Amino acid sequence: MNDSSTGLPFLKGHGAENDFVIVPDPDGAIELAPEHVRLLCDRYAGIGGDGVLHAVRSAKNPEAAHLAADAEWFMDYRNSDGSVAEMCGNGVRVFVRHLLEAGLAEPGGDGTIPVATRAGLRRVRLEADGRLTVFMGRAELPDSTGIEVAVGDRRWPARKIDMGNPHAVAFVDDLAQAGHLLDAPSVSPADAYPEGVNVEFVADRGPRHVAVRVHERGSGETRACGTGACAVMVAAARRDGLGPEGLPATYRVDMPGGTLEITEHPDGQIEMTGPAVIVAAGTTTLVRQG
Ligand SMILES: N[C@@H](CCC[C@H](N)C(=O)O)C(=O)O
Repeated sequence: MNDSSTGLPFLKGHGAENDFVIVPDPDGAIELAPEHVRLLCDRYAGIGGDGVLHAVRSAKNPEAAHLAADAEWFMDYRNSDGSVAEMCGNGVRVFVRHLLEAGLAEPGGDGTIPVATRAGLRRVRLEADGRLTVFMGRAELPDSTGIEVAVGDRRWPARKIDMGNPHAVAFVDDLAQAGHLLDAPSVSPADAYPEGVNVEFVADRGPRHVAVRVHERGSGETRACGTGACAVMVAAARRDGLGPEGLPATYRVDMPGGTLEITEHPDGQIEMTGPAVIVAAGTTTLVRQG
């Protein structure tokens, strides 16, 4: 943090109560260090959030410059512990809500707004009911043989799914079995996820309808996870014998903070639809800029 006296403009928003501090920085002038992110996300001493959406023009950020011709804006996503993640599904909806409300973007000829992420380009469409749909790309399903997640002395087999970021999906009889999730569930074998993992616990609620709790890498238990909901949908669809036969299929994924609708198409492309709102805007002195 430098020492000059200008505060940092920010906004606060959430998607299904997965909440974020948004830091607009069109010219990439703000050096957002991990300790800044931790301060901004601190629920007692800061603004509070599961992560930070640093909004930078793609051309101004070396990680996204290669996508600048396709997407004006880069979502530089950080987890609340200060770590960097490749992608955030709820975050990208909130990010686009911010761009729309700030007049920084409008839908192109195909009706979508492109966003650069570390996992590549994602397109987002505003629906007539106000929700946002994200074209999430395809899931990767590497070999999951022998992978297990454990909480206390309970263990479940887990399906490894990559949505640009890593997930372990475990089907449980009752979501309460996952306990308090104050600590990260343990995942074995130890080398299954060298970059860490987001863990989803899934219980059936009805045909193509599941309920989920998630422990996120870098943020702890959150009220919802968009990439996690997509990973869960794909795991549930495969378990239910769908894919590629039987697709498209839509699953309703309930999380403590809200519901997402996830559709997988026969070509494997996944669409996620859900809410996104901006709830506050201001200036913080937690991070000063010159
Ligand atoms: N909440 C997000 C995922 C954020 C990143 C994740 N914690 C990771 O480290 O991969 C979502 O909605 O997808």
